[in-house]
Amino acid sequence: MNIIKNSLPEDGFPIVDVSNVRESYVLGSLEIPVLSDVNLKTERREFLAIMGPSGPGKSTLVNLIDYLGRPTAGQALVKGHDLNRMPDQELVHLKELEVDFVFQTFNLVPYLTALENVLLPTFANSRINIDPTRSARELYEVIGIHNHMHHRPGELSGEQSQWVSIAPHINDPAIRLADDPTGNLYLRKGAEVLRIFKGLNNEGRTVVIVTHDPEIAKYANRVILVKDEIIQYN
Ligand SMILES: Nc1ncnc2c1ncn2[C@@H]1O[C@H](COP(=O)(O)OP(=O)(O)OP(=O)(O)O)[C@@H](O)[C@H]1O
Repeated sequence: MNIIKNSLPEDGFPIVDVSNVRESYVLGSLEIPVLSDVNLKTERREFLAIMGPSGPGKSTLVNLIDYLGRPTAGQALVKGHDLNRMPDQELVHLKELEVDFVFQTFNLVPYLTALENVLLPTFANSRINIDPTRSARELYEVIGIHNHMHHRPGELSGEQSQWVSIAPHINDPAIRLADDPTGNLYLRKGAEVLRIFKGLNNEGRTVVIVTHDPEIAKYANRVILVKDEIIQYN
């Protein structure tokens, strides 16, 4: 197991620094522009909400921060690492340690149990030696699905799957990204999720959340709007 100690940068250090970024998708001979001239910085301890109508590129923006791709044009630095200059293997390695992404569609591995899904990021790279029993207990305390720990995603309800995908990341990454993480939860439970996110944020983690819900955006210290391919700042 590869053990790397996390080090959170000083306050004020830009965890995400995106400048003059343009993003487009290529479908055959067609280039589909999604984002143009994006400039965005988030610092340690920031809780940023990304809002906007359906389709202008909110998920594309958070995917970029999640090291899922390099920008079509411009520069994207995540925790000081230039995504354009990093070899693929290093990108994958950093992604496992530095960024935690709660997907809109859970992205759980169907043949692993709830507990194994939570432990998954530690299989290849881990900062610490993980004790699965302790992790299971912590998982129970935070998300309360003790009786379903050894169930596979096909044996979980949509809400239970959502809780597994929301469980705090065992590698303790500097950035927690979430794409509409409360979409499958009742209002009251959405507030519980936001309390988990706010707790991580209070401990110094950067939180970036895509949401359509103005109530959820109230937890953020900054809200940006993505509309017509560009970011509008408050
Ligand atoms: N892999 C892809 N290939 C081609 N086009 C894509 C791809 N992924 C997204 N798009 C297109 O890019 C645009 C932005 O998509 P994106 O998912 O980032 O929007 P969004 O603002 O997050 O939308 P929503 O709020 O509905 O989730 C959309 O028009 C979408 O159809």
